[in-house]
Amino acid sequence: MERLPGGRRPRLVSSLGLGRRSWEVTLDEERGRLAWRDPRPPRRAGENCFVPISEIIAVEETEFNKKQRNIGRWQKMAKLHAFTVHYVKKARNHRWRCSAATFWCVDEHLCNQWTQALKELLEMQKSRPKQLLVYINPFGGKRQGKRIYEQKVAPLFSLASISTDVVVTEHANHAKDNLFEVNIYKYDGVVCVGGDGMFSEVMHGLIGRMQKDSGIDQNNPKASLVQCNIRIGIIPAGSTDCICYSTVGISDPVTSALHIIVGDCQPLDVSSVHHNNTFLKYSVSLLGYGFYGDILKDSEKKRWMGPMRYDYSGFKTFLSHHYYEGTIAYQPAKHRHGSPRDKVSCRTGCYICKQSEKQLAEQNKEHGLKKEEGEEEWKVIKGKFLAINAVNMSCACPRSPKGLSPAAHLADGSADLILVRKCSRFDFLRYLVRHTNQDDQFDFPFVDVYRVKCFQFTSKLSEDNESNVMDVGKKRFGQFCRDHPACCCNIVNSTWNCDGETLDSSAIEVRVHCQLMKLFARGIEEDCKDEAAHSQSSIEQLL
Ligand SMILES: Nc1ncnc2c1ncn2[C@@H]1O[C@H](COP(=O)(O)OP(=O)(O)OP(=O)(O)O)[C@@H](O)[C@H]1O
Ligand SMILES: CCCCCCCCCCCCC/C=C/[C@@H](O)[C@H](CO)NC(C)=O
Ligand SMILES: [Ca+2]
Repeated sequence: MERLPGGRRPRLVSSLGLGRRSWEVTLDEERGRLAWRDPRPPRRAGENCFVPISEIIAVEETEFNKKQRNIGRWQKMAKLHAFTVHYVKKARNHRWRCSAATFWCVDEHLCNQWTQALKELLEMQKSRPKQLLVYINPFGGKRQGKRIYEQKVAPLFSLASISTDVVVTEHANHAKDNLFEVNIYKYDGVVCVGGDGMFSEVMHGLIGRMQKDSGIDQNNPKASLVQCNIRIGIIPAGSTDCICYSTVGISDPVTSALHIIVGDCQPLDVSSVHHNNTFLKYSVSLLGYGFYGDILKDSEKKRWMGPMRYDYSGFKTFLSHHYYEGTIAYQPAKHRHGSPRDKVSCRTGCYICKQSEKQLAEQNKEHGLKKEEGEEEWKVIKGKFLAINAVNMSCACPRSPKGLSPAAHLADGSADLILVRKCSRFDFLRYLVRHTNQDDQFDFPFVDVYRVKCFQFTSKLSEDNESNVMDVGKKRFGQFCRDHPACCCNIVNSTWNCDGETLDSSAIEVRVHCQLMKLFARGIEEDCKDEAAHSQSSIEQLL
């Protein structure tokens, strides 16, 4: 379409057939919308609809088949020309589906004009991927990854003319190692089909590759890491799928595929985890010691149970009621980042994350990133803890729909550090139950939560190890406190659960890297029925 005087974008308005009736169809480039309304008087009019151009998946010329031609008197009059618009239809609970509308008319030229105008507009959507590298874990979750990709995702990618190179992994770390070898720069994104562990693998491959190519030493805990601009798309096919759920609002392969197709972009904070100047891992969701570490360690031996392993190990770990002694030192995040208890949820276009983005851009310009950290004071907490959880995002998942920290932000450059101190089994159960309902899970005297930009943890055991050479027998065989065998005081360390993977060290140093990577997602959208395509909203307000 040609530009109007003054650079204004044009509107294409035609009377086109859809189903059995004639509709007034408008392609409004200025507003970025395709809309169709029933031109009959209001009392007789049917549904009025609009679709943002950014949510059109594909446009195709369509051959009218016999069934479609059964549209009353038109059939006898003339040859019909048609085109089909495939678009995102938003359903309840953040679920997206692919819907289609076939418009027809007798004028071939008009039909071509419409098809061409729509295709040109789709070409202009520059954030959409054209070529993707896909890794499928065939053994994640209920072992359905390959089937989910082939049946639900590949047909949508093909409809949207996205070409793919697909790797079905043959062993753990296959995807990560492969990302150090392939020419990643020819891809617009990497897709992982699997759970949080598979995502973690792909993320380590991509971030690691970026640092290697830029000559950054990942073992330096203070290094300013290079941002990774190649987006990752997650097709959920794991056991928890927490990262997908927390960034999209639902664990649904079709919804995720559609977010990839429309080229959504959600920056994400990443924590680096080090021990003694050695890089251990990155984390984007949960870094958990005590309860969640023990669940993971136990559940790894029961992978054959599938997702049920977490329920089994969760129950067992709850009954064991172990707590761990240690010291945490942290640097608080600035107040402008809000607070974990302010009930300001991170939603699409989040103001707090936008502020952090601006601040990051300024810092990158000035190269002043390192100075700020050294000047802040460290706060120190010693104690006996049932759980220490550091979360970079809410960690919402189907088991806990609002997550471990409902007001945590995806891209604010901070993590929420949750300390659950020694308490009774009953109180701990009350705390866990609040993960599943609307009550405030931080409203307990034994739970503290802080918004932090970095922290360190040392277990009592490693402190003792450092100060005196320990009794080897106590270290190897002393599972529990010998003086009080029934007190649940644990003299062995717990394990860190890092996005569903275990860490080898209990003493760790953690730093949040603001918006280090990007996902094909847009964060969780506010539930707004009016926004849904095919809504009953008055078209007069829209045009
Ligand atoms: N072909 C493979 N064989 C064995 N393990 C694999 C293979 N491909 C990937 N993995 C590993 O499997 C682990 C778990 O995979 P994934 O995260 O997909 O499923 P999950 O653990 O069931 O789900 P979740 O992480 O959501 O709880 C990952 O750490 C990944 O490194
Ligand atoms: C009696 C009520 C019990 C309620 C228990 C609620 C449990 C909520 C679980 C939330 C876990 C969210 C953190 C996600 C962690 C993932 O990284 C990891 C790997 O997928 N999953 C687990 C379970 O560790
Ligand atoms: Ca964050």
